[in-house]
Amino acid sequence: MASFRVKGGLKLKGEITPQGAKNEALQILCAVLLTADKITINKIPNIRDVNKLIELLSDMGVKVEKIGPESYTFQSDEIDLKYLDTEDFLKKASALRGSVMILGPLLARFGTGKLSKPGGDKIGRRRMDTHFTGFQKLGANFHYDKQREIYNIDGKNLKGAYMLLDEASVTGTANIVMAAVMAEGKTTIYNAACEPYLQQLCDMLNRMGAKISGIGSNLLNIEGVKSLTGTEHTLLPDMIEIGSFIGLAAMTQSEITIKNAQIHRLGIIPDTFRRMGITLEFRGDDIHIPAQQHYEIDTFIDGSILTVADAIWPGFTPDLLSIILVTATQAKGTVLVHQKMFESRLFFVDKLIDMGAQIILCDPHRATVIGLDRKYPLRGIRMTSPDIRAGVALLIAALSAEGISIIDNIEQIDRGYQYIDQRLNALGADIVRID
Ligand SMILES: CC(=O)N[C@H]1[C@@H](OP(=O)(O)OP(=O)(O)OC[C@H]2O[C@@H](n3ccc(=O)[nH]c3=O)[C@H](O)[C@@H]2O)O[C@H](CO)[C@@H](O)[C@@H]1O
Ligand SMILES: C=C(OP(=O)(O)O)C(=O)O
Repeated sequence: MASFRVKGGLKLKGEITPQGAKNEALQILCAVLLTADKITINKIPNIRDVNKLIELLSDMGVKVEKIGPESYTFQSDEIDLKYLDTEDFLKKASALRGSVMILGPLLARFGTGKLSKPGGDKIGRRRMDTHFTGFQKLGANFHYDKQREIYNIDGKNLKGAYMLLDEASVTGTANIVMAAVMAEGKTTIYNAACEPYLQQLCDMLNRMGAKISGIGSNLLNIEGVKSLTGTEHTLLPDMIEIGSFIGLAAMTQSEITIKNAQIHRLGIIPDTFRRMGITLEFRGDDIHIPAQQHYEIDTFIDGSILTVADAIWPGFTPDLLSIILVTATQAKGTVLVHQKMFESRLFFVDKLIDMGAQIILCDPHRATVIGLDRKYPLRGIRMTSPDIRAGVALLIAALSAEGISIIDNIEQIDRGYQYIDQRLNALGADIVRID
């Protein structure tokens, strides 16, 4: 288990370019299974989850070639379906959440798919009913082997159908869309997730010959086509990384410019940080955050305490609530952070409390943060990163704290933030990786 040793209290300065988006990469990589033609993908981040998925695809027979520092080609013309029956496949597939999205493409192209329980963050129950109900609506048979925790799905002649999803699941929508693009006839998906990554996936599929309309809304219509062809695709900048850098700049009084942020794709994220009192300047497509001694949390119009809650897109992403929470610890004012989607994502606040933050964990979903307005700096401590976003929130806390912090289990951070120590050290941070 690797750790970061972080010397806190340093102000950072400079420019940083966000990596390609992790959660988009996981969708797009699975889509390469939909055609025998070559697909080129640019801006692939060098992070654990993405590398694990690329390895899994390669083990399944996908020809993978690295053609540039962040560009790869993939060709799925000789998929070894027998590999799906091996223990090695089941073990590797369950190492990350994103692997679940190989099921839709496998079903669409080969009429069969299986998976052991996917991994990812342990942040509460993470059901997959929406995925399988959607496949069943298209005519597939679903069997769950409870003892071995294996999901099996079969169906050779998928037929388009109308479906109203029981929840707007992000990976669920991606999976069902990928299963439906080659089903016979018309599929309508209502209550679809519609975040930018899904828009990107649908645009890519259309470039491959699919006929998807309603992209960007929660009502998708898909006319099935017989086959798909190759294409080239470039990933968006990672909006969760962008949000993390905004929080980091505010907490550490740093002047940071986030380059090429594709601001028009960030939805409500910039305004949510502004409500935390953080000044953001848009300079072309860059986001400039000046060094700020103080930032004051807004209230609602009637003067009541601000709530920042997660919601499905275009609401505020749950993946940035941990960053909002840590950023609030040094703001002036109070905020209620309400994590509606996940049950166990706020427990990391006990570490912030140990560092000196004033937080009341009201229940597993809600925490009230009383900002210290820098009257008392956080203190460096030893802590463990419980999940990817809490991990980065702890890293931000450590960078702002007085003294030295050790963050254990940084494999969680490495799941989604490429070379984070080197990139932040280039701005003046002092982070040492201890293996
Ligand atoms: C690999 C990947 O892309 N992971 C992301 C994906 O996970 P993932 O696709 O697994 O998450 P889902 O969108 O399925 O659901 C997330 C959670 O929200 C709940 N839920 C969801 C929709 C809804 O209408 N009501 C509701 O309560 C679900 O029950 C679940 O607990 O989307 C999540 C929600 O943005 C992000 O946190 C994850 O980082
Ligand atoms: C929860 C996350 O990832 P995963 O779905 O892969 O666990 C995340 O990216 O914040």
